[in-house]
This record gives sequence, C-alpha cells and structure tokens, in this order.
Amino acid sequence: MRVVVLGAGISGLSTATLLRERGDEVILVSAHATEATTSHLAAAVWFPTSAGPADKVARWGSTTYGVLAAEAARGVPGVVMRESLVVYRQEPGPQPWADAVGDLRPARADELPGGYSHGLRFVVPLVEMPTYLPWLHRQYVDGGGQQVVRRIGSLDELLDLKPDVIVNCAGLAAGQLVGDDSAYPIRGQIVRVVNPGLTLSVRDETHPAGRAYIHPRSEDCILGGTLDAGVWDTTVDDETTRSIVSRCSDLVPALAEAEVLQALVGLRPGRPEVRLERDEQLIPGVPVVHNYGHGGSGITLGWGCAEDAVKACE
Ligand SMILES: Cc1cc2nc3c(=O)[nH]c(=O)nc-3n(C[C@H](O)[C@H](O)[C@H](O)COP(=O)(O)OP(=O)(O)OC[C@H]3O[C@@H](n4cnc5c(N)ncnc54)[C@H](O)[C@@H]3O)c2cc1C
Repeated sequence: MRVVVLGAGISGLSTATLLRERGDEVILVSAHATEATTSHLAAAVWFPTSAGPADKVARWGSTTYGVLAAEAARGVPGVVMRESLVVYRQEPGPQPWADAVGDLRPARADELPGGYSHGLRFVVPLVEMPTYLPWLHRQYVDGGGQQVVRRIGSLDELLDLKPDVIVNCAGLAAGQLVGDDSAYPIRGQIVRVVNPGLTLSVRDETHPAGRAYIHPRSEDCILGGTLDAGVWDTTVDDETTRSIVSRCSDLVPALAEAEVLQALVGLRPGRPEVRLERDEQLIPGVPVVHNYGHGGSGITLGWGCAEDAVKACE
C-alpha cells in the first residue's frame, strides 16, 4: 500500500514509522522541518493533559508509556525514565493516569515542599524532543521512508503523490485543512533554565499563580507553564516568564537563582477529543485517516494513536 502521511511531528513520524515497519510505501509530507514543529518544542513528559476521550486516552497513554519505557531501556537517544513527584494541598482523589504508571506511591512528608500536605511519587518517560525527534526522523529515512517538504492548502493537493490512503497528522493546522471548527489552539509558554543539579520532575497542577512544573533534562531544565485555550498569540510574555520561574521556585527554591536561557511559546492542537478515524467522504476514492487534536498530550499518546491509525489504514 502507498500511504501519504501529512505532518512530521510526533503523530506523523510515529505513524509513518509503524507503516514502514509493516512494509508499506510511505511518503511523509511536511511544511516544516521537524525542528520547527510543536512536537520539537514540547516539554514532552508522559502525562495526559487536555486530551480526550478519557477511555481512549487511558489506552493510548498506556501503550505509549510501554513503548517509551522500552526505548529508554534500550538507550534510544533522548528518552529517559524520570522520577516524578506531583504535589497537592489536600488529599487527591484517584488519578485517571495512575493505572498506566509503574510503582505509584504516596510521597513521604520529608519529600514534600513547604505548604503541601500530599504528593504522589512515580516514574514516567521524559523525552528530550530536540534529540529524539531528529533521531526518529533519521530512522524513518534510513529505513527507506520518503519525504516531501511542501505546504498544502487542502488534502486533495496530495493526490499527485498517488496515495492509496492519506493519514492526516497536521496537528493544529488539521482543523483548517479539513474544515473542522472544533480544533483550537491551546497556547503554552515554558522557560528553559540552567539545571541547578535537579533529577526529579515536580508538578503542581493547582498552584494559585498557575500550573507549575519542573522537568530536568540533560542540558537544561524546563519550567512551565501556561495552558491558554483559544489563544493564537505566539509572542513570549515576559511577565509570564517571571511568574513561571517564581511559582516553580515555590516547589524547588534553587530555581529562583537559575539562569534563564530561553522562553518559548507553542500552540497545542486542542480539540474536545482526539480525532482518530477513517473518513471515506472527504476525498472520493481515497480514504483519509485522521490522527490529530492531541492537545497537551501528543507525546503521551503518540505511539498508541499511531497503532490505531495504522489499523485504520487497512
Ligand atoms: C509548551 C508545550 C508543552 C508541551 N508539553 C507536553 C508534554 O509534556 N507532554 C505531551 O505529551 N505533550 C506536550 N505538549 C503537546 C504536544 O507538543 C502536542 O500534542 C504534539 O506536539 C502534537 O504533535 P503533532 O505531530 O500532532 O503536531 P505538530 O508537532 O504540530 O506537527 C504538525 C505537522 O504538520 C505539518 N503541517 C501542518 N500544516 C501543514 C500544511 N498546511 N502543509 C504541510 N504540512 C503541514 C507541520 O509542518 C508539522 O510537520 C506540549 C506542547 C506545548 C506547546
């Protein structure tokens, strides 16, 4: 089968990889190099955020956790298993993501920052996308996958590539390309700082000043972050940068002195639910498999969604 995959972010690259592995001829079409995708910018920690539906998110997330954990175990560049702590000011109820993570346990009192009464400790994959995404892309190309750099205005512009099936992994742009009004941006600002020696991810989803998360990487530390639904503006806001550093310093005081390297803004592909389905109506005679709308969870769900997208191509 000849499959054209639109999009070279995590959704497109994971889907294209699995299609290649089962022997399909694959052409990856992307307006941007991988470095210019939203996927490249992501904090890229396994943690379901702003994505639905809940039952499928649990299944896709669990599959992806397994794939990334296996990649970390065999030393795939950029993928590590990261000790993590989520903190709460009151006792948390059951967490929907808990079943997928191994060895979840309550945090001890001496593991909690000041002002917090509860916490959960667990281990999740953290993916350094500036390393992992180019690696995945190289694997795809070295494995015989084809690539075309092209911006399209509608999916039928891909018909000159003679596809048997098109897979639509265009992220936020997918909404405009197929007239899906339910797709919307979720603006996210994050801050890269010099890592003051941290190895533990820490997260407070309900900090009064906004969500706070700290993800140590090999060369830096990602601090976040905002989730602004419906906002298209990609300009860095300096006041937001200060607020992010300040609230993360509440969790880890050493961060108050950390040198800021860069502030970054990206637009998550929001949608009430991930769209993963086969569409026979859009282009007569050529089925389109949609795989977009992953919100703040594209890396968390990527491999699970790619598996379903490949099945939908059959
Ligand atoms: C600040 C921030 C932090 C995040 N942190 C996390 C996290 O910790 N964990 C997590 O799981 N997720 C996180 N995310 C969300 C994650 O980044 C997205 O869900 C994911 O990147 C979506 O991937 P995608 O491949 O669907 O889209 P994208 O990465 O946006 O890729 C879209 C592709 O489609 C192509 N394309 C688009 N339009 C056209 C066109 N007209 N013609 C040709 N090609 C086109 C683009 O060139 C690109 O190759 C974060 C996002 C942000 C902004």
